[in-house]
Amino acid sequence: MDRVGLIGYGHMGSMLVNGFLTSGILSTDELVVATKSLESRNACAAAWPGVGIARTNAELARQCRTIIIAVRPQEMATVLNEILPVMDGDEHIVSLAAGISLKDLESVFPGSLTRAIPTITSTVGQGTTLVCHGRQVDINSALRVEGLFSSLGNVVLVSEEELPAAMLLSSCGPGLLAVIIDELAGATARASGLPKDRAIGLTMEMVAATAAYLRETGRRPGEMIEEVATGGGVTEAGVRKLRERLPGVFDETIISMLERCNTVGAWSGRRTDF
Ligand SMILES: NC(=O)C1=CN([C@@H]2O[C@H](COP(=O)(O)OP(=O)(O)OC[C@H]3O[C@@H](n4cnc5c(N)ncnc54)[C@H](OP(=O)(O)O)[C@@H]3O)[C@@H](O)[C@H]2O)C=CC1
Ligand SMILES: O=C(O)[C@@H]1CCC=N1
Repeated sequence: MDRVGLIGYGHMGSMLVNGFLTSGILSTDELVVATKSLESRNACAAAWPGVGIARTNAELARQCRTIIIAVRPQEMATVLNEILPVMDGDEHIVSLAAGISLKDLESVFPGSLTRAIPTITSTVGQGTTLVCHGRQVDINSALRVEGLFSSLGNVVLVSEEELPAAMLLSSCGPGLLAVIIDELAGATARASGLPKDRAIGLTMEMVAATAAYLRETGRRPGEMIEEVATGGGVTEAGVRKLRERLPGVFDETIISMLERCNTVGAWSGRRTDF
């Protein structure tokens, strides 16, 4: 049986298990999970009776043809060290790791490799998984992986050059937007006495409604701002302040994230491990 193996049962790993099984794209006997701690293995086994739980990454690799690696970039070398010796070479490895290039991965595994960058919002069936296939991936394997991630939400194919910028928006973006929601609600609460929880509730509804409005009407953000900011009114005062300050803040934010993207997967020093 062509079982799917998932290494790592953290935020992404547990979301993928949940998505693959609740969507029905996989049944429990088609999925094997390996993760470092006994605690996480037990949590997976308790949540999903029937899913294969491998005691080691090598044990998983012996059973699966598609192997999704959902560990932090810093752990990738360790995991590959464990699974490569027991693999045939015709497996398809799917790496979720931010900042580890196909070239780096191909230097240790010359077979089928795909990078997939999901998003935590797929927990609620919304958001985009970015997918970038390596040169060795045949059409059936590509469709198989795209089908798996489609069960969680949108799949968008990207080139590896586009991947960091696309990831900043689609996968890191929810974290950034959560900061903005928190800060906007916090400032409103501080200035007005409105309880923070109520401010967060109102802000969340507003953000979801704003995205829906832009999506459904096809308006550009600039057009929407004009509609909301009545000339000489209240919004205009706030928009003016943000337009002064935000470009600098966002430029710094994006530059620091792109820089981190270049270093987070820096495992070349450990390449001799393979
Ligand atoms: N979080 C996000 O929104 C996104 C993350 N990613 C990428 O996904 C990957 C996982 O991120 P995330 O889920 O947030 O990270 P977490 O820290 O939540 O999860 C990492 C998991 O890896 C497991 N693990 C660590 N070392 C090993 C090992 N040697 N063998 C097996 N399992 C191991 C941990 O095990 P245990 O629990 O057993 O200790 C843990 O379950 C990262 O590479 C990240 O770049 C990509 C897109 C979005
Ligand atoms: O912050 C991170 O490194 C990961 C990658 C994309 C979202 N979270």
